[in-house]
Amino acid sequence: MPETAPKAAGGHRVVYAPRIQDLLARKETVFRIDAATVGVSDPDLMAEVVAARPVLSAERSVYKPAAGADIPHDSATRTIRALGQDVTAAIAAPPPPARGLSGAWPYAATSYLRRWLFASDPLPVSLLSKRAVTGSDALSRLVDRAVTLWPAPGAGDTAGALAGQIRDASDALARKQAVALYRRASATLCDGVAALAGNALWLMGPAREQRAARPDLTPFLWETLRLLPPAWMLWRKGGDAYTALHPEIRPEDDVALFPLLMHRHRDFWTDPLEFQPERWAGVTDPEKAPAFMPFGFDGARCWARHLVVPLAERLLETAIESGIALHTPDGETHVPLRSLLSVRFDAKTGA
Ligand code: HEM
Repeated sequence: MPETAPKAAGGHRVVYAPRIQDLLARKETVFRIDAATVGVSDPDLMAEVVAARPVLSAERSVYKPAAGADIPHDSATRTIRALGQDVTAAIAAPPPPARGLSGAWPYAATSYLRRWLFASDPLPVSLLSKRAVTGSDALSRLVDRAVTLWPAPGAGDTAGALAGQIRDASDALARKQAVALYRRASATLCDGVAALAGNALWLMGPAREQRAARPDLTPFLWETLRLLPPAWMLWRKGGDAYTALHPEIRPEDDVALFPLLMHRHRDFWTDPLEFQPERWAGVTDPEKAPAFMPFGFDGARCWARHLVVPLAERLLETAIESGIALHTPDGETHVPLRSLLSVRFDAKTGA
């Protein structure tokens, strides 16, 4: 079997779900996955696919339709601005006690981030981002209903900017959509950043302990985004717009794009399986690096990428300063087949 796992510092091993492992073993950069899906990891073709047509509203994650209607563009931009304000405020504030980072990752980190960013939102809004609630459809519906009646008289003073979008919605539809956007934006941010920080902690291995000698964690994050990108697969429905781009793609095909594979392309990366943060030293705009797209290509690039990296860096810093130790039963971590690529381990903090 070809070597596909990154060689993390300290010999920590990564074991992928069999279907991810199969993909990593592919030599071709355009290949049929099944009767109705073509996989692509060729950098040029990936860029062409993304540019060939705009993302359909149903293909979007945060901004797919809510309450039976498309999300208006101005409401989408207001939401991302509000999220930016909440992230900036959290980064500037002291984090919650680091003992909250102990437990099973990435879940412990997701809950920690939710507490850090959204716990000051008044009830019932803060319930929208609670794991116990988001895991249950029935509870989610109940909380959504309660939030549409918010604010109660005198409430709302401590609300963050994202919660303010719900409070200030102009009519019933806008309010329902603001509730959906709060839930989706907070989940996408906390789940994504928890995955990224967890992957980075694993790949860093014992280098974590030499934190004092490495004040800048950003190169560690960019190298993690290359080797274990949380958004490892992008999806496009229907091949109609893409048939002219490659003979393998037929109109009835869906297309799966794989940043995970592209980021290990030997023509673009030396020692692609090595975790080498020093690759990014002096790189002023990592997203301009060829064969690299952890946040998508032009045409559908992530609106939140400028929030994700600084928040992940702050989380990583907090975890490392707490003396976090990572454990798995056999010293190797498993990556299950999920839409977000994230390693699993148990963590214990000293704080
Ligand atoms: C670690 C966290 C995140 C990662 C790794 C990530 C990654 C990505 C990637 C790879 C794309 C391209 C998707 C495609 O072409 O199909 C994308 C697009 C996008 N992302 Fe993110 N993202 C993250 C968090 C967020 C958050 C928190 C938000 C907003 C609340 C967001 C909003 C968007 C938007 C609006 C797009 C453009 C596509 C669209 O119009 O729906 N992302 N992101």
